[in-house]
Amino acid sequence: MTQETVHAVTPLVRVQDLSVRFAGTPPVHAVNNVSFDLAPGEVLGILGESGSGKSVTLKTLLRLLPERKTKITGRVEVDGNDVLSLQGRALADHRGGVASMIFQDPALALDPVYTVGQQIAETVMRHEAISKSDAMTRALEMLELVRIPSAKRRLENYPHEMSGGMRQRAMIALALACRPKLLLADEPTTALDATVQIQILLLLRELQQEMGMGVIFVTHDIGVAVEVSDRLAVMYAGSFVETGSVRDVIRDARHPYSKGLLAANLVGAVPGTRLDAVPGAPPPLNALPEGCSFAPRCAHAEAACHASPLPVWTGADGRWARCVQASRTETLAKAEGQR
Ligand SMILES: Nc1ncnc2c1ncn2[C@@H]1O[C@H](COP(=O)(O)OP(=O)(O)OP(=O)(O)O)[C@@H](O)[C@H]1O
Repeated sequence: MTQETVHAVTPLVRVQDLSVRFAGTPPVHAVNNVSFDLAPGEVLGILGESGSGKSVTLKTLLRLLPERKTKITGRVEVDGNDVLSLQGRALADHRGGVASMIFQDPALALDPVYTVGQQIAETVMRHEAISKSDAMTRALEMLELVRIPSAKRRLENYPHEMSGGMRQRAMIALALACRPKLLLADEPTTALDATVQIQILLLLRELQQEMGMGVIFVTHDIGVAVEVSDRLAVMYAGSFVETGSVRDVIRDARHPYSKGLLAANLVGAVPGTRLDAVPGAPPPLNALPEGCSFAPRCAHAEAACHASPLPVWTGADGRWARCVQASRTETLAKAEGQR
């Protein structure tokens, strides 16, 4: 059984056995054999500590990584397109048309030398056969959609003339202007204060439902992950170690890493809850151990954890965890049940 989620509908995103290496001596193994599906209209939260490979996974879906120093293997399909082989016009249509991305720092998306209105209109004109004035009308509609007050006046603003929360809304307006099927969200609320953070999360959830978009939301904040996601994937040292519905993972985590995170951090699960309570540190990504990367930090580690391939425990609704202990507990439970 692979890690793929069981979906009745054709997935919007299908990632199979994705690995990303950055050149170096030795190379950095940033993403390792990651597989997952995302259904249309579904929100997948990828939860992991800093440096676990979350952003690299997202960037691969838009082909934003520097090509010369990066080796990508596996398969990434978005809306039926083989993303890793897209070129020219097809790649340009993919970026911003089919899929778009929002970031922690709006400066990565908003250009300081153009007004917000010009930037949104330009993006729409790049992807659609539309006149300049209709593109400006769309820009206005988008600013209204993300609830920027006095939207007409704000069209003329440069990003630096807006507050942090408003810039974040403008970036979301820009990302959604071409009604993408997939939104990739890279910690978009981390830098905001708590009240603004909640407002932006609620806005994103509402827009996602209204537009029926699939969303992949990466965060190291458990409260945010729980707030926005339908399904969770827990990422550690470049690998997915466990996935399932938010409810299942929260109530019944199977991987010791997820268990540790949740036991230590979940109380209340409000945005702002960070992943800092599991003792120890992840291994360097250019010197990953054989077998389970979490084993050196795991209280239950045994000889079998230091060998590959690791067993995968699978449950209902596409639940799985890659862990010797999780798979053994299940076998023991079944044996107990049969006695
Ligand atoms: N362009 C790059 N060249 C070389 N190494 C990179 C590059 N981009 C990322 N990395 C490395 O890949 C690893 C994973 O980084 P990534 O940004 O995906 O982590 P993350 O989980 O998103 O963390 P954070 O929450 O801090 O953003 C890190 O070791 C990082 O240094």
